[in-house]
Amino acid sequence: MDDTPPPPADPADADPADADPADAESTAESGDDGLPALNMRWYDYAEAAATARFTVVARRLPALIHHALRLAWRAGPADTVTTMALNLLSGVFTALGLLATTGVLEALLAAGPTPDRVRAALPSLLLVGGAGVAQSLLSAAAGWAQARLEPRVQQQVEMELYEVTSRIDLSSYDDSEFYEALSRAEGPGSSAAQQVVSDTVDIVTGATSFVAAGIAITTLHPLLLPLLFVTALPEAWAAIRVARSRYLMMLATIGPRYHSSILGNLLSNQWFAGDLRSYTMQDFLLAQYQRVAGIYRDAQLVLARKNVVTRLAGDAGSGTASGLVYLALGLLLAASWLPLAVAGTAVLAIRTSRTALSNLIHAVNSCYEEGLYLTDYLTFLETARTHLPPPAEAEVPGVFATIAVEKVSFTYPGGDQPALRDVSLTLAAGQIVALVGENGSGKSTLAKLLAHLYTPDSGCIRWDGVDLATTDAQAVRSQVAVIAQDHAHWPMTARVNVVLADEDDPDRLHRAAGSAGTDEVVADLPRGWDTMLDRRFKDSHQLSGGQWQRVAVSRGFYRDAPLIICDEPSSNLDARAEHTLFEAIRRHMRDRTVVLITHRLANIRHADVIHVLDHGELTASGTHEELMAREGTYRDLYLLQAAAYDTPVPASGGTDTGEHVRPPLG
Ligand SMILES: Nc1ncnc2c1ncn2[C@@H]1O[C@H](COP(=O)(O)OP(=O)(O)OP(=O)(O)O)[C@@H](O)[C@H]1O
Repeated sequence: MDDTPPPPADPADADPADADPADAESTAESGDDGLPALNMRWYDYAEAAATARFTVVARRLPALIHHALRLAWRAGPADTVTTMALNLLSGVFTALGLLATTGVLEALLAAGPTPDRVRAALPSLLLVGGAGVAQSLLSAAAGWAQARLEPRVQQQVEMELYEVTSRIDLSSYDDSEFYEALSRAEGPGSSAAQQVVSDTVDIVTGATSFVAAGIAITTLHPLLLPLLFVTALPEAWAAIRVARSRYLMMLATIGPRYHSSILGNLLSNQWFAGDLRSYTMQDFLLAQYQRVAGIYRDAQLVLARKNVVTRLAGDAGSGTASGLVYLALGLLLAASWLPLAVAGTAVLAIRTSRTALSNLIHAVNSCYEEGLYLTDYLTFLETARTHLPPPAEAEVPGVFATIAVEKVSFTYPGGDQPALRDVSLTLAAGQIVALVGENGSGKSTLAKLLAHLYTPDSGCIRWDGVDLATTDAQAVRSQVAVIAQDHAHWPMTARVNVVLADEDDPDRLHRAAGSAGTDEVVADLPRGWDTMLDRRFKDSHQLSGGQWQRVAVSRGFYRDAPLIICDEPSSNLDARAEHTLFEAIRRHMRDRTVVLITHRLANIRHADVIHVLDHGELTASGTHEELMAREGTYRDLYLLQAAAYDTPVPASGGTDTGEHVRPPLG
């Protein structure tokens, strides 16, 4: 089957004359309130839905129905078949019921005594009743199958999305367009899937009932079919106008709604709560909120008024058409072209078809609008799959003797300058290797490449000669422990925050917790290791920045990996915890290769080798002593830091003894 998502709506297909952009445009632009400009994609979609010609909707519909059925089939084939089959069958019984009604009316309107006429009508009456019961039961069963199907579709869609997002290259997140596409797919895109499936079922149901009524009416008298269309057309026109008017309301209010949701978030979100109070922002923000909410309210009122007029016009048109149809029926009766019984059934069939048509048009409109968002989801999945790591060609060595970085260059997606240029160095197993340099010199980038989170643009990283780019990314990453500078605060228990997806081993946990004083942090938690570390949960506990860093360090130590990468592991630690950490690295990490990034140079004096980076280039390598023996960035930075500590220490009695505090020992 064709997997290509339907093309996005072309604004050229829209019919701007139908819309009332004056109401909407004023709200779509960024105000002078410093808020970001409106997400134009949402605006475009609402506009496309509000102004699309019926032909445009009809053209896109088959592709959308095709995708909805594919989604439904993947989520639950049995329920998909059941829902569709039962709805079709229910349409058959609708037609049967209508046809049997003629029999009832014919018998009742025939000449003769009433008991005889009722007796004659009985078989047809039973048929009408039976068809009605069967139709109700089938509709109920179809509804049940549909109710089972829809949540499965939602789950399926979300699972497909998260399976891809959790595996795509990390660099995808550095591409702002990709990231924006992801948020659209995850938000309105994925929730539209369930709605499109539901609309597709409604389209099938509505179309079946409409066709059933059409067949019944044609069987009664071929002249009645044009009459059905005469009455249906104003109904269709009214339904489209009402739907369009609803979209216009949405279009006009989308700007203020978007802005008021941002302002509401600023007024209630935990992350802004501190600054909001410190800088007394309440009245400023509340005034803005009131202004934006006022625009929203006024736009709603204007469009509600228009909506009422549209509905009235629609109802008037539909009423006039019905009147004309009944007049035509009367004329046909008067001319004896139509028996009375058939005319009675025709009235019923016309009413049935009008309801079916109204439902059908509502479903078509909704399917088109939600389909715009579903297309976002499908397009995103298609693009994201191209960001998945390629299949492995080579096995990654279980234990390595050397890691060779060979002429590696790397530029972040969208970046104008390389973060690393032609970097070459070698790490031997068991070494402590330090990366130093000023802010932005490329240390973290090199660490991320070593952890195989990014792939070099040119050059390569080899473990015992095997190029990591040719191996299974997951297999490499499972052999690396990363203590990241911007480590995650998992909204889980303290234990899970250290153990993560690994097996829970109390001895290992105890050892890892001792490496940076995490054991002291946990001892003070109300439920120890089982305390939730996220304020959004009941009975949870909020850790300080330094306490979180201790947890993150223990996480890296817990992982039984031959390569451990520590990026600024002590930036938030107090002096005692920092000392414990570097002691742990020196004494207990000898069986592992440690890559250490820190600005506190005293901590790396004992590293086996120190590499200095400057503007993405490797400018010097050597031991502390070797680098101190020559002019250069390392010596300059080290002496600067040492000078800051080189102050006289007052004696406990307050007199200056002339002793000097030395940089802490590594
Ligand atoms: N995700 C990213 N997307 C785009 N550019 C980035 C990204 N991360 C880093 N950079 C850029 O790459 C360069 C190197 O950054 P990197 O984080 O490797 O420096 P660093 O030496 O670790 O700095 P610091 O000491 O401040 O942590 C910088 O110019 C930075 O702006």
